[in-house]
Amino acid sequence: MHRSNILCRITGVLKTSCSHRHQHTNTQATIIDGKKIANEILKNLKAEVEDIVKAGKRAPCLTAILVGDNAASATYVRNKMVAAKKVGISSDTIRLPTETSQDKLLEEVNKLNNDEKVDGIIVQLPLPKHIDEQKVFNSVLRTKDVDGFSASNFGLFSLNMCALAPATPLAVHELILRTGIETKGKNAVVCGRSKNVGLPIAMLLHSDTHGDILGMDATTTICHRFTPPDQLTHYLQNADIVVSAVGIPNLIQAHMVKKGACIIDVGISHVKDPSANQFKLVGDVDFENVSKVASFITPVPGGVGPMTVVMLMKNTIIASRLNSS
Ligand SMILES: Nc1nc(=O)c2c([nH]1)NC[C@@H]1CN(c3ccc(C(=O)N[C@@H](CCC(=O)O)C(=O)O)cc3)C=[N+]21
Repeated sequence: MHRSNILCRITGVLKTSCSHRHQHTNTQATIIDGKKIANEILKNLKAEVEDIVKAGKRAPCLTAILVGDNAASATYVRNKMVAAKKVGISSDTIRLPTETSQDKLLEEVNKLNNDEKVDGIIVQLPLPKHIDEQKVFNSVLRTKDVDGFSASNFGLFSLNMCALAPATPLAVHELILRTGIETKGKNAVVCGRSKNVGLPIAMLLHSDTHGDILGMDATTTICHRFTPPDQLTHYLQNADIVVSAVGIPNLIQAHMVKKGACIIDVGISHVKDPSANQFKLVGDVDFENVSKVASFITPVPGGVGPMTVVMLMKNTIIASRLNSS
């Protein structure tokens, strides 16, 4: 039996057999159901929170700061609060106007840092232009930084010493792991080099595993806006694993993808849906055509997004332990 089949059975995530990835005929990729996996993990996290409460401690608490009135940000924060409620994490959203000064925002963060009832703090991105995002992230107490965006957490993460790693990279890692995709010695390409998503994903993919430290042992290439199109195609055609976190719809097309590759789509763009007069969410991947070449693919929506939310809940529970010990 192929190793992937064994892993599929162990993880119990995939209902269908994975063996078709080894055939050389045109078949439809297995869709990685992020929403379903997310809901499974949410159940486990709910049990963890129940144990914390049974032990006589208060439930973990997550507080989000939302600056301005970006509609997408409001949706994402709402999704996070809904997930928190599902697992029994108490939550709060602080809404501040667009014109909030950086000092005022730093002051709000500091209040939460000093609030014993708050375990996790997220300052939702994007922030208004007059605010230095990294400066705000660095002001979040390391043990409450459930986004893992502070310089201290990023440094620890880069050294494989992190307690609180960023949620989206953790989501990508978890999806790959639970789907049973082999990464050791494989070629991975990350498109996008943002400090919050692309770079930390590449960090997980390339690094070594020891003990319970994350790491995927893949030969990892980072492509970005200065990668010439022919080079992007060249690297992608050799990639067993592709993670795209750019925000350009249809960036990844079928002819660029190696047969049997695993495609993780982290892109989120809101495009006008011509059939209905509204916006819809799309990723970076030409899903319909790429899924005829790939062996595994994540959809948008319903892929990495819901998993990111779940990993944030996991981080909040970890933070509550860090803060109470
Ligand atoms: N400090 C901070 N931390 C973040 O983690 C953070 C951030 N800022 N700014 C924006 C990005 C984006 N992000 C998403 C979270 C959930 C979905 C999500 O739930 N997506 C659903 C659907 C979303 C919808 O209903 O439109 C899905 O893909 O199925 C997407 C994107 C977190 N981010």
